[in-house]
Amino acid sequence: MTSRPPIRPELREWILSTTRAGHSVEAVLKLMQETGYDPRQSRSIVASVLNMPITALDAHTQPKAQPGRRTRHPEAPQVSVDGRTIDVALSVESPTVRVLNNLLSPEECEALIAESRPRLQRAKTVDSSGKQQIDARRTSEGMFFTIGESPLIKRIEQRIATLLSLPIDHGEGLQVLHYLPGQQYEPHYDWFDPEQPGFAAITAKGGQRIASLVMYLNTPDSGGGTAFPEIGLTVTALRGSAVYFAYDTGDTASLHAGLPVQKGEKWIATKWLRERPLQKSSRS
Ligand SMILES: O=C(O)CCC(=O)C(=O)O
Ligand SMILES: [Fe+2]
Repeated sequence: MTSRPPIRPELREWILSTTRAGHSVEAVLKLMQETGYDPRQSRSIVASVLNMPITALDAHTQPKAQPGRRTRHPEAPQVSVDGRTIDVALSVESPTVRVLNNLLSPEECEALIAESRPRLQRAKTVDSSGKQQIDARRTSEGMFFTIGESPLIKRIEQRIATLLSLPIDHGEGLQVLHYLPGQQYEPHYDWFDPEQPGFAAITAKGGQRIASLVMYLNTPDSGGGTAFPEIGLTVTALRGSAVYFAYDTGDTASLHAGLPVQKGEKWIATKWLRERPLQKSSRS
């Protein structure tokens, strides 16, 4: 054990009387720091006087994590957002899945393809240490927009935020993926696995993913739907439509896959949503 320097009796008495008078541990620490104690020393003194472990003291003084938020699931038959009427064409409750028709206009789909096409690269996945990696399970090409990157992106992000009742800063940058015949995204979960060593790093900002919105920017000639094998559901890729699904961490029913394109090509834009803000708010 490390020997601690003795605590002056007057300081001990002051800490006890101040906390007994109803002042918080945080306030006591702040006052001590103002009178010249260094933060580590004052924490160890207060913990010793109040006979509490330092870890318990942390619970009083560390900023509380904001409680995680959840998306609002669009409900049938229709939702009006941004001057559009979006049809909720199919609803599943477990896992939570919604098929949304008319989320994007044909012009918006075309414009998203045009803005992303010159920037496509072989799509990557996040490996267990949190690094991006080329992955044989995902053979498409892709790119990310940054939040609010263009007027078009801003408009779509705002529409999604209103539709799901979740602020824009909870969204990851929009990802566009392009699949050619034979290309697919094998079955996977979108939530981050807490057992993986990279989990803390990936979720340090924004926390866990809570929902996904896969928007179809074109209609493949054949194949390319989004399958949910646990419930035997395949959503048809139709230009302007989307599949929304929400999940808790570990929800294995949310398993899904981008089926191989058989003929033609497939373009999607995916928005992944997090329980906490990922970006600094524009006000700060
Ligand atoms: O291509 C699809 O239909 C699914 C895409 C997907 O699962 C994803 O981007 O996370
Ligand atoms: Fe996915």
